[in-house]
Amino acid sequence: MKVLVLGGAGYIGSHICKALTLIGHQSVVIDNLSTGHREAVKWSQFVETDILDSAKLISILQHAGPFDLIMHFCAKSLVGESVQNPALYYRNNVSGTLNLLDAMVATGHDKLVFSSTAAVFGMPAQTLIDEQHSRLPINPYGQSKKMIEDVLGDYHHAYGIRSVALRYFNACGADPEGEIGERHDPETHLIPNILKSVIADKASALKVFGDNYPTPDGTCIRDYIHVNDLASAHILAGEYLQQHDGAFAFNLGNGNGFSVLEVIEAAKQVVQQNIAYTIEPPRAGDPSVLVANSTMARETLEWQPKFTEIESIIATAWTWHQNEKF
Ligand SMILES: NC(=O)c1ccc[n+]([C@@H]2O[C@H](COP(=O)([O-])OP(=O)(O)OC[C@H]3O[C@@H](n4cnc5c(N)ncnc54)[C@H](O)[C@@H]3O)[C@@H](O)[C@H]2O)c1
Ligand SMILES: O=c1ccn([C@@H]2O[C@H](COP(=O)(O)OP(=O)(O)O[C@H]3O[C@H](CO)[C@H](O)[C@H](O)[C@H]3O)[C@@H](O)[C@H]2O)c(=O)[nH]1
Repeated sequence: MKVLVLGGAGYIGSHICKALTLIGHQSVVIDNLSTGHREAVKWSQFVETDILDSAKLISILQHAGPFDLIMHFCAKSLVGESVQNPALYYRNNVSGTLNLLDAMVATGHDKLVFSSTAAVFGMPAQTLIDEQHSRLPINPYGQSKKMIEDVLGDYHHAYGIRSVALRYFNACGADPEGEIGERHDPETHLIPNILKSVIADKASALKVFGDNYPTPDGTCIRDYIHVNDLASAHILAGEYLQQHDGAFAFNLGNGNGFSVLEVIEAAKQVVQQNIAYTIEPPRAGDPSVLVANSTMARETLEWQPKFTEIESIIATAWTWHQNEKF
């Protein structure tokens, strides 16, 4: 396949590009490098542009294509920032994606895999979240993704765009070979923050946000899914779209929840040293428990995550953070 990867200089997109190459697919990356890194585009042709530039997007689809599949990772994705500056989130995540969809319609492209998020669900009403769970986002980031999920249904109905929205729970880990990994600035995610707290020249104090949640140890529980398992789900979703016509959505997680303190404990085993932290007030808008029921992705896409142990996930991130290449 020839695949267009929007946001392929970012954390998750760059891992998908490597996975595509390993199975013989060709990829072209579009990215504005706002949060991504040029050095992370190692396996693809690269075009630096912003998806808000409609004319350029259409031109790329026309001249670098045709593409068998489009994967769309571009987004602003900091929950707190989305509350402070919703205009940025609606413009980038909603208008940007509408530009892409309209460019697809204009150039005859009809298959899209879209990065959605567990944030579309808002406060969970049950412990294991399946696709039937109500979507009631509690911040503009989650709302921007829900809006696009809805648009995808309408664009399928009206223009025949086939799509799969993949709702990741907590993406984490890194390329086991250490060639690429997670590098966000600021970094808000738990696992990189834990690991950075014990790397001498990056040492930043680790904060645990809240220890009074209604969970066994009082800290939030999340479902950590390895970025390479997300990559395999994208490839399966792309293959599914070659055979199936519709606008689909799947939840992607391991199905196991780990509390913040359990993740720190597992990280101690990986790094073989003590990890100090302070307890801080809860972060606004953090649900106490978020765990995926991914039965539908397992059954429909025949997706099988390989990184099921939290220690092995953290170990891949540790390999990366000790020797970051960019
Ligand atoms: N990291 C997670 O835990 C997580 C969880 C759920 C969903 N997601 C979603 O997955 C996707 C990828 O997340 P990530 O963690 O890799 O983020 P990231 O910031 O590392 O990657 C996003 C990439 O998109 C690019 N980009 C953003 N806006 C753009 C624009 N207007 N034009 C061109 N390029 C643009 C950035 O430069 C970056 O390279 C996002 O859509 C995010 O919302 C991430
Ligand atoms: O330094 C830190 C970082 C995080 N946490 C805690 O660790 C847990 C996980 O936090 P992350 O920031 O790693 O992940 P989130 O669950 O907040 O966010 C993830 O899920 C969201 C959906 O709810 C969005 O999709 C988002 O992009 C994705 O990273 C939370 O309880 C958070 O409060 C800490 O205690 N200290």
